[in-house]
Amino acid sequence: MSLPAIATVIGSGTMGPGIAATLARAGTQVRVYDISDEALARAEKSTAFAASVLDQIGGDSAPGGSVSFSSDIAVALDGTEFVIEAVPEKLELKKSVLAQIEGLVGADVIIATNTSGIPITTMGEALGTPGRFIGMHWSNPPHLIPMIEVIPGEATDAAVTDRLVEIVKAFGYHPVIENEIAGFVENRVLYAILRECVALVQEGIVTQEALDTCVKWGIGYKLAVVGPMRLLDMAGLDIYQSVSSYLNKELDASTETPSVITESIAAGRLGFKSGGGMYDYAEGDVDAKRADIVAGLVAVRKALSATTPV
Ligand SMILES: NC(=O)C1=CN([C@@H]2O[C@H](COP(=O)(O)OP(=O)(O)OC[C@H]3O[C@@H](n4cnc5c(N)ncnc54)[C@H](O)[C@@H]3O)[C@@H](O)[C@H]2O)C=CC1
Ligand SMILES: Cc1ncc(C(=O)O)c(C(=O)O)c1O
Repeated sequence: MSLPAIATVIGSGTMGPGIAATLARAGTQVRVYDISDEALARAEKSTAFAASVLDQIGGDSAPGGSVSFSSDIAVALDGTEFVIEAVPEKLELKKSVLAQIEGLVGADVIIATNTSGIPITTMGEALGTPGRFIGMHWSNPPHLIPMIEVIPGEATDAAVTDRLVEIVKAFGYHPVIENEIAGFVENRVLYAILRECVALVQEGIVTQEALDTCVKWGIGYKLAVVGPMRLLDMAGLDIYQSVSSYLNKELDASTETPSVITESIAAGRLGFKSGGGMYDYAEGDVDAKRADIVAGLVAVRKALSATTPV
């Protein structure tokens, strides 16, 4: 199982730095490109931080890995073997960036996208050679969540899917191969949970603190150890039938973003990035909460590594 010697990450916002640090630790020379010099400067710091978190997890660090940063896309793509696009989730922007990448790389270079759920076949229409194009959906924070959804589009060559699975395994992550569907699998499940959670808080059934306690210690902790399909076996399929027969029709089925979210956004409250969102954060609280989350994810990942994968 071999990794590409040289890989390029296009877009260095929330996701790019952790992706770069993960590949570099496995021995790849990673080039990071962004249209914004400011983003590149921030990315240098967050890549170094991600690398320090990977040190805390431990495990092998292969020789030869490195991360370099460039504001020249031709430099970042020169000689690359594998490209991961991680620019904002806007179809037309992604299409134009993909076309730009295709014009600068060799014919055998795989181009992957970290889209959260835009259909791969639709994005691939931007390319003259869509056979080389594939979905590679990392989960945030990408240097800590060791699972990647691999989503071939209708035009993706089977050999490209096979190669991506090999690459993901080579840096020690779990590849999950899926058929194409909007949102892919992870975000369909996550957004089903989030829709119900937000509705329960918005309707005043539960406070957000109590909801977070319930999901973290009740569902989250359990599902980290037992996947949902295994949980059905653990609970009993007859129980699922009994409960789902009266509960499923009661669950939130709204198709619009709930007003508690849209009103917060209108008030400039976006979450950690704006210093307030669902919760309020005083000076220093965001950094403390981020550190707490990283420490928790590192500890849980170490513990889960000792359990069976499924
Ligand atoms: N934030 C998250 O939790 C996750 C995001 N994703 C997906 O990953 C992709 C990137 O997301 P984020 O890192 O959150 O976005 P972001 O907005 O934090 O970063 C995107 C970066 O792309 C740069 N950029 C914009 N136009 C560009 C261009 N033409 N060429 C090169 N760089 C350009 C921006 O300057 C910015 O630094 C999106 O498709 C998103 O849906 C996937 C998994 C999780
Ligand atoms: C709330 C939310 N939305 C999208 C994503 C994604 O995968 O794109 C994530 C994530 O954690 O990765 C997320 O938390």
